[in-house]
Amino acid sequence: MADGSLGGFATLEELMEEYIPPEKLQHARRVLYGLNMGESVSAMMLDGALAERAKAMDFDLRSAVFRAAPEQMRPPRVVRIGLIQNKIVLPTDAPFTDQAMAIRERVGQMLDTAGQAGVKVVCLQEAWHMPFAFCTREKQWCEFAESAENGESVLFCQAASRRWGMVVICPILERDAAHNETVWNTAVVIGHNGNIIGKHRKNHIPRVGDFNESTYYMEGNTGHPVFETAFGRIAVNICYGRHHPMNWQAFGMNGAELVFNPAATVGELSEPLWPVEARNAAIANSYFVAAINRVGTEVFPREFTSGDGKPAHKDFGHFYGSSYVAAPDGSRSASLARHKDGLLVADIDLNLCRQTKDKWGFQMTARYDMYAEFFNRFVQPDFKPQIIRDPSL
Ligand SMILES: NC(=O)NCCC(=O)O
Repeated sequence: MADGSLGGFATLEELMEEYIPPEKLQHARRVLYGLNMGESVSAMMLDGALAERAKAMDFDLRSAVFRAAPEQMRPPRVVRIGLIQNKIVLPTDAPFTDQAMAIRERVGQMLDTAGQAGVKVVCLQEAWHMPFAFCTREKQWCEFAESAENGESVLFCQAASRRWGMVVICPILERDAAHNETVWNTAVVIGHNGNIIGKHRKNHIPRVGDFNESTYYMEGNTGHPVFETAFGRIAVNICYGRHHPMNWQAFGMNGAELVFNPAATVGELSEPLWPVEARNAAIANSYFVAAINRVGTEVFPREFTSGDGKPAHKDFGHFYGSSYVAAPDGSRSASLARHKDGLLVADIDLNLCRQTKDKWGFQMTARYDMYAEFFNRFVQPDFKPQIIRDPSL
């Protein structure tokens, strides 16, 4: 639909609730969304004032609770996390500083709501502070790039972090002054005291559809860092990195318990992949994944083509939001809306990571040495694929 909803529904779950009778819905939910500790993932009781605030400010507010089994030797490690998805606010031909200020003001409303809800770790969407202009291949959008140490967006998130004692993950278009003004796609991890713990630069840069990001920046050079915060070990796998299982795996091998996937992707390209990839990563790596997608349709001043023989156009398609949390046991939360700004608040018990490792043994049975040897051979120029041909052919 023109408003970006799913035929008038904000989420797939709401569409299913409308048309599947409750006694049948529980079966559909179990198969499609999994069970956590034997039950469907449910919403939490949030203070009514927060719901009022979300309504007044016109953003979607949803919640989820993931539990783990009680243990005798470790206390529960419940962390409240927040996922924020946002539209741009002003048209893309407005002065750049006005566009950036308006987005900060809007995201600030949701960051403060997250703080009021007791969120301890919050993450914003990929390049949240600007329009996702990489479809255009025009270079003026590089003006939005900022320092990862003291750019406006980082300073803004540091202030929110200090206000609420919250870890904030701030994904930006980075301008690296120390290295010839190079541009990167970067997530800055801000500790709960407002200190910068470190940064991660996007490892895999898309060359698909209108995502002409390789025109703007190169593959990141920061590896797979895991940030040890006051609230658990966190990593960031930026957008297109979610299509690369080894990218997810390396964060897990470095000890991540919670991986954020700040993204910007559109319905026509990837919507059927979205519910699968983050969830599969959570299962395969026995950690939580919080997948956050941009929302809205962004129209640019000049037409561009997509190199597919179709007519030139001014928009990218619809960024479908639908942010959600996936747990190591294969269960997942409901989504945020497909067409509205939103804040998803989730309680996750990090003890579930080790409990799932003990149950399934995916890491223990991984055969890293066998694959290390295979990849070593594969990267050699004289590699020969191991194909055994039917001798009768
Ligand atoms: N931002 C970004 O990497 N988008 C690529 C498209 C996709 O991965 O769905």
